[in-house]
Amino acid sequence: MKFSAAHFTIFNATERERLHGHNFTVEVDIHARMLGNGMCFDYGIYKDRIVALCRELNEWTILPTRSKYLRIEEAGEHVHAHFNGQCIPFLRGDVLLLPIENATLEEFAYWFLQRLCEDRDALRAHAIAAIEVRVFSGPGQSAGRRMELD
Ligand SMILES: Nc1nc2c(c(=O)[nH]1)N=C([C@H](O)[C@H](O)COP(=O)(O)OP(=O)(O)OP(=O)(O)O)CN2
Repeated sequence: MKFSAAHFTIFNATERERLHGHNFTVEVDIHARMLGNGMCFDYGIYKDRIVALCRELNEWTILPTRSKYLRIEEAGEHVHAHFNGQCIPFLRGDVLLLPIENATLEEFAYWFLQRLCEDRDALRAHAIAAIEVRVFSGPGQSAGRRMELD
């Protein structure tokens, strides 16, 4: 599955990338017990959820609200991102504020993982033991996060 978005990675209090974008791709590995009938749960259930989550991120400029280096100020129809003494203005209608620490592959993967693991009853019903999400910003360039479930 994929989503297109703009972002910039913040490396420390004074260094960041310029704003740029990617067609990100998302891979999800779900480890689950076989439930008879030659299959585990119907993975289409989670495929639909992942596609819906990709749509949530698609065609936005993504800003992290939990960055220790970026201060976000919402000002009417604008959002001001304050970094290292700079004020970076965006139109409110172009920005998606995500509760992540940085606009990185690791944090995007974690965002997907958190959202997929919200419904713990469903995870138990589908006998899911672990989920790993991997997000790619280009061929062979990715980061993954994994959650083992009790
Ligand atoms: N640990 C991380 N390090 C970096 C991340 C990240 O998400 N986690 N992200 C970046 C850059 O945002 C990203 O790599 C920019 O992509 P870049 O490789 O510069 O451009 P392309 O994907 O188009 O690849 P090219 O080799 O330029 O074609 C940096 N570090």
